[in-house]
Amino acid sequence: MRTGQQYMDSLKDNRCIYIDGERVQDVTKHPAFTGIIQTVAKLYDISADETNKMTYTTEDGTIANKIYMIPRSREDLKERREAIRKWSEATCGFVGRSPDHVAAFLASFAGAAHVFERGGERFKDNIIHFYKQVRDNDLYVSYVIIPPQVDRSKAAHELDEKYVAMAVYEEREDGIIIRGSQMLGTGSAVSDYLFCSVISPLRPGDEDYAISFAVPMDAPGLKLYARPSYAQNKPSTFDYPLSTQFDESDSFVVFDDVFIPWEQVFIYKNIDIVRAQFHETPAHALGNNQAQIRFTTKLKFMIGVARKIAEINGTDKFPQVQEKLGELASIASCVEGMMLASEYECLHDENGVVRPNPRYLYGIVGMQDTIYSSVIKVLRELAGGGVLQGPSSYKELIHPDTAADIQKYIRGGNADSTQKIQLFKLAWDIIGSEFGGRHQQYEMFYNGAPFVVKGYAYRNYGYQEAVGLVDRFLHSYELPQPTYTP
Ligand SMILES: Cc1cc2nc3c(=O)[nH]c(=O)nc-3n(C[C@H](O)[C@H](O)[C@H](O)COP(=O)(O)OP(=O)(O)OC[C@H]3O[C@@H](n4cnc5c(N)ncnc54)[C@H](O)[C@@H]3O)c2cc1C
Repeated sequence: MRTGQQYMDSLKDNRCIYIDGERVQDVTKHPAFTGIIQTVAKLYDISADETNKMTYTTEDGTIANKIYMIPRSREDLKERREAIRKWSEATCGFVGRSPDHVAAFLASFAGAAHVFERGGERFKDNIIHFYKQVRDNDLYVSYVIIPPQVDRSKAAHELDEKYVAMAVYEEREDGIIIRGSQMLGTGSAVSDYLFCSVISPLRPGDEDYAISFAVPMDAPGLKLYARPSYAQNKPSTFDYPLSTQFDESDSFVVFDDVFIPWEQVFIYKNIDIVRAQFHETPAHALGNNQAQIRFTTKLKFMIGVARKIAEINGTDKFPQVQEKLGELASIASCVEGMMLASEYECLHDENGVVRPNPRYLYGIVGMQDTIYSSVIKVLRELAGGGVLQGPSSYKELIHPDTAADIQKYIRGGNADSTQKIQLFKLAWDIIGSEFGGRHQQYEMFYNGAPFVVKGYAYRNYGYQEAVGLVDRFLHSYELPQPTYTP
């Protein structure tokens, strides 16, 4: 199993990342990325530690990380959940695109490789080979599957320039040349490979954009434009505990004539298969299942913060506050319950792969934007101005001129100033820092815009059962017959 050190060593390559107007020379040493790299390294150390039971025997008899498991029974789903939960607890649920996210997509592709075969047998071989390569080397794959936000009313080929969105520029005997751009590579700056495709609906005429392939992060011509770092220039982890450790970064990706050998191409100019890879395989369901296991941990963590805030301020004795805490408890248990229900009521497909039940899975997906905002609102309400009365940094807590004031005045009924400031700085990193704001945007959009995710809930609920109930009831009584003689 890969260790954290092996992961960090693998990042010392020629990857091209721009941030703050400069090219990053060594991503493992740049302050924008060192925090998240340390965190991902810790994840690899957790899975490499046998006592954490994060490995399984693959279909080829090798030992691999459970994040790459192709689940074939409910028990497999449970084991996979336990592994994902373990990782999510190490990040308090605040790293959305840890290596287990895209691993779920790749395992699903391999479990339904016939979908790729529709474009030719070699594409099936390519996806299986790539899956085994990343599984057996425990690699970190991130993805970009959304065209750049330019004019959403137009199809990719209708934009004023052909190569704004990622497209095939040239076909060669040994591979293809990709030109254009794609959004939004969360974690890409610190991953090993980038999976590239399109999940947004493509229209006839978009064939050059209908592709699916993988590219190593140091491929010549692959450029990452990272957004500002929330980890950099912070006084300490004590002041910004989440920003400094879990800022996984998001990058806009430019393909400046990137060569992709045929072996790493999975779909070539085929609109139907590009759509099918996500929805005819279990990929979308298992990817979202990973996301909900992580989300469950995140909500638990946030509710823990809320409860501790109420305790430290002595407000937990008020019935109105207990009601708010109860509201959070209801929300968190609904999400956890639906995640478990989707596992318990899992469906077996014709390839012998199981997927979480879409009714419960997409039930939460469709609500996620509102769920997260409601939890943030309650946290804000409970924290009050406490998140802003703390000192500018830990330095006032330890400086001889200021420590006495801080210790005397900024504290809880039963907690000293260090405990109070530590907790409230953590709360601010969830609700108010740039990192916190990005997380609201993340939970709202990571799976598509709110109207898109509600569409998943609409399509996957299975209305026939609900409508059947109503029809049966409507048939149980009739229009009264006239009781008079005309
Ligand atoms: C923090 C963060 C991390 C992300 N990480 C990744 C990642 O790792 N990989 C990846 O591939 N993507 C990632 N994404 C991108 C994400 O998948 C997209 O944000 C999402 O698909 C929505 O696309 P968009 O942002 O361009 O919004 P748009 O599609 O432009 O939608 C914005 C709004 O415009 C309106 N709108 C747009 N189109 C329509 C329409 N057809 N009909 C009606 N209204 C419409 C809606 O009000 C919608 O909410 C990430 C996004 C965020 C915010």
